[in-house]
Amino acid sequence: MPNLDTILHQLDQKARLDADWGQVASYIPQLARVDPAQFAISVVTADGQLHQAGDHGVAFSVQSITKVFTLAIALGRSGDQLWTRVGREPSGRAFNSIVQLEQENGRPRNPFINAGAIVTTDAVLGNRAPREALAEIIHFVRSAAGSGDIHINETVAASETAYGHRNFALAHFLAAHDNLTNSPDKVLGTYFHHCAIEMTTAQLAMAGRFLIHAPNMPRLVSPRRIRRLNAMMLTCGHYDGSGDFAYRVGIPGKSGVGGGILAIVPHQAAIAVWSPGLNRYGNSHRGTEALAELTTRMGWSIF
Ligand SMILES: NC(=O)CC[C@H](N)C(=O)O
Repeated sequence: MPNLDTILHQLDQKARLDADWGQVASYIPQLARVDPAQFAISVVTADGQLHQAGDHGVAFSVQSITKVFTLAIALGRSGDQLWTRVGREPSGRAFNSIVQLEQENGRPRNPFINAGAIVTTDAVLGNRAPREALAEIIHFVRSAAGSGDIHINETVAASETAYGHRNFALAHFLAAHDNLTNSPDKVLGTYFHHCAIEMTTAQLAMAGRFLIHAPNMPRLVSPRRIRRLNAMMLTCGHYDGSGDFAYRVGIPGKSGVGGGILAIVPHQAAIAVWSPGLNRYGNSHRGTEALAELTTRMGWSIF
């Protein structure tokens, strides 16, 4: 068996030698200011051990990775009813695409593109106030991670609200098709805040333990739901880069525009990687490269 700690250390060194870090997200001003030349990786194995390398103590904006947690909560609240409002197919388009939503009459392709996550956020809200829904989301994430030290960065949430014109357009399309029960402002206020949760890779890998499906891991959802969340991550977790991620990395994963990726080796490990520079699909460039090498060297592809 290859030594995991050695491999993580080598991946960190290799990332730092690479001249190409990708481009940080520019459409959220607070994220545009982040230094792209950073790298961290944390792995929790099914025996509960945490292995890591790089800047694993630095908290970053997890952004769309929270869509996994909000989907788990929305399914817990609405059950299969949720699928009448949002689909389960890869979109083949950018995460913030507007055109497909209009063509498909306001039913988003899947819960991981922005339009779909706006619908799941609405389902999590129900008829509650945003702060109650956000308290539930934060509580879920903290219990999953086993850490109380996980918070929302209000400055990032405000920055995205000020420049969130595409998300407002999506929310209004959804409302026009009767696919929101709350006002676009209320849903987006909640959505921008849960996207602005910050975690270190150590916390994020720990938060992913409930998706490993192994004994002694936090049991937050049923085994059937664990399988289904992983299926969604594999097919839709990297937007129009999902096929390439499955091809090169070979495990379920969910990316965020802050440069984080949460990836699951079913029954074996949860991996969190972070490097803020993105590739052309809006997924972490160095993070994807590192995961491809890690799963190859550990024999972790599910295929
Ligand atoms: N891909 C992402 O991480 C996108 C999330 C971001 N909050 C947005 O709505 O645009």
